[in-house]
Amino acid sequence: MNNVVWTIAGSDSGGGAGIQADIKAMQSFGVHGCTAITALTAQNSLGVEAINAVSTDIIESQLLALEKDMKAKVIKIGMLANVQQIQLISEHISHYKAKWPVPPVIVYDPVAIASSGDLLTEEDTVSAIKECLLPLVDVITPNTHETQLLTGVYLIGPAAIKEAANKLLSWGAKAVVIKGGHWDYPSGYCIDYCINNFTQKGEEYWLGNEKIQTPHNHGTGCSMASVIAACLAKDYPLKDAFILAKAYINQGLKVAVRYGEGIGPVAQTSFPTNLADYPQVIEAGSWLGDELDFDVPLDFNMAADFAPCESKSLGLYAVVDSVDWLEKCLQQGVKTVQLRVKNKDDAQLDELVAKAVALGEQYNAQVFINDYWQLAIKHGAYGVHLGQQDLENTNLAAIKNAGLRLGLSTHGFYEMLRAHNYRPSYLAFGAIYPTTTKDMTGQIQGLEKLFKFVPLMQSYPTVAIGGIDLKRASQVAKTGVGSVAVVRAISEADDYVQAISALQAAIN
Ligand SMILES: Cc1ncc(COP(=O)(O)OP(=O)(O)O)c(N)n1
Ligand SMILES: Cc1ncsc1CCOP(=O)(O)O
Ligand SMILES: [Mg+2]
Repeated sequence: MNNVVWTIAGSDSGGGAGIQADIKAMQSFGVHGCTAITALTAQNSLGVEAINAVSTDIIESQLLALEKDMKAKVIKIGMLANVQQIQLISEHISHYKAKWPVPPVIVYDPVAIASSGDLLTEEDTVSAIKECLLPLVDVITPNTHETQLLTGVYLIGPAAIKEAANKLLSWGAKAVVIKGGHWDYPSGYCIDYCINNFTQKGEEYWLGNEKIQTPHNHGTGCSMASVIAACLAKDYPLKDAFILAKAYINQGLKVAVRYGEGIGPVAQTSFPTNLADYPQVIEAGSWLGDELDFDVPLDFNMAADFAPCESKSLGLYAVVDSVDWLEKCLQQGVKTVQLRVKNKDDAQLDELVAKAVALGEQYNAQVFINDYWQLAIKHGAYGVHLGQQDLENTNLAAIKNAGLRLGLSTHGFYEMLRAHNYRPSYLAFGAIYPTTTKDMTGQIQGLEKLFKFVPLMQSYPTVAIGGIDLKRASQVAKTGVGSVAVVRAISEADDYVQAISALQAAIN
């Protein structure tokens, strides 16, 4: 895997922002940072004393040396001091995009104003940025000042944030992350926005958390963009990179200290492992969603805090597509089973769900019904399992009021935090490995991420699903996950009775 990330940015002699912050933040996320320095700023914690732009020849020599031997998977661009630098960098990026076997992803943090309020770039750079650089940029990460400077849109509320982001998209950026650290809307909160046309056309995300009260926030913008760059280099989807960058900054702000007389830098820490540092995914129906005037879908009925499961450890979880298989698993002592049937008509479904619920009661087991939440309520099932897309058109309040448990699918950090808004009865993480049971293209998580998900969500019963067989089951269980869900490991086993008992043993 190519874990090389370049940062093309200015040096901050105070060590808190610029190249210095970039390298430290990248290190925290396990990628190798290389540098091409565009300016030598003379700064300390009180402000910027001098900006010494590096000549384009010297910048070019750094880029040529790196290109020969250490091509980047992601290039993060920060402070560019003048129009000549913007032109030079744009020419080089065009060349990389056209000629490299794997074109680099470009993250541009349009550093224009230091947190001290000092302007870091010559004023005529805006049109060069728009014309030369933005069409080459995959993700641009301005703060609210920089957004206003680039777009001329005054950011008075969420509609203005979207308008400004759309302008940046129309000038060629493929995705826009607007960092809300300097915004105070709603008051006391820090709200960040992302619109993604880079990998998922038109997806929008809003993240929010209470503002962390510290003056020591120097370098937050550079660090946030660097974490996004590092996470993209590690193949995280943009929405997960966005979440992790926010969590990293929150974690760093909480322990930031001063080293001089003035503003200290955000602390450079490590991969965020404390749920309290993660932002909220803001959605319709939540308090922050209302504050931001989100439209609530017609059929949506928000609810949270679903009935708990009896135990935090659901053990072997058999996901089956017939009542026949459901009964076979129950007979072998499996205590958590899901009826997951697709493409059946309503009359058949009603009967299947009724039988599944009755069998669950007979064997004193937890039977979850996938998708058909109305039928699950009608027949008094133990619980319902839903995917993220189901959330918008489900009457969650009806499930909760009927006392049914709710299990939710999640694929990555963003979806995990979104699911957390509903305080479901359990959380499923998938797909851990490639599977042929369902198309999970682009959603394979792997064990390394599962090791991060489980402790973050330790207050829930957790379930791992996707491509788990007998050989993998014990490694999966070592992550601390409370349950292992399988389809083919049972349904395609030569001897399902033996397979169930071997899986039970491997998990325990
Ligand atoms: C335990 C468990 N985890 C995840 C899933 C996937 O559910 P969903 O996202 O609703 O997708 P479909 O199963 O409906 O294709 C699951 N079924 N069970
Ligand atoms: C339904 C589902 N959701 C995520 S992966 C998956 C399929 C798991 O099937 P298998 O255990 O056969 O890989
Ligand atoms: Mg489903």
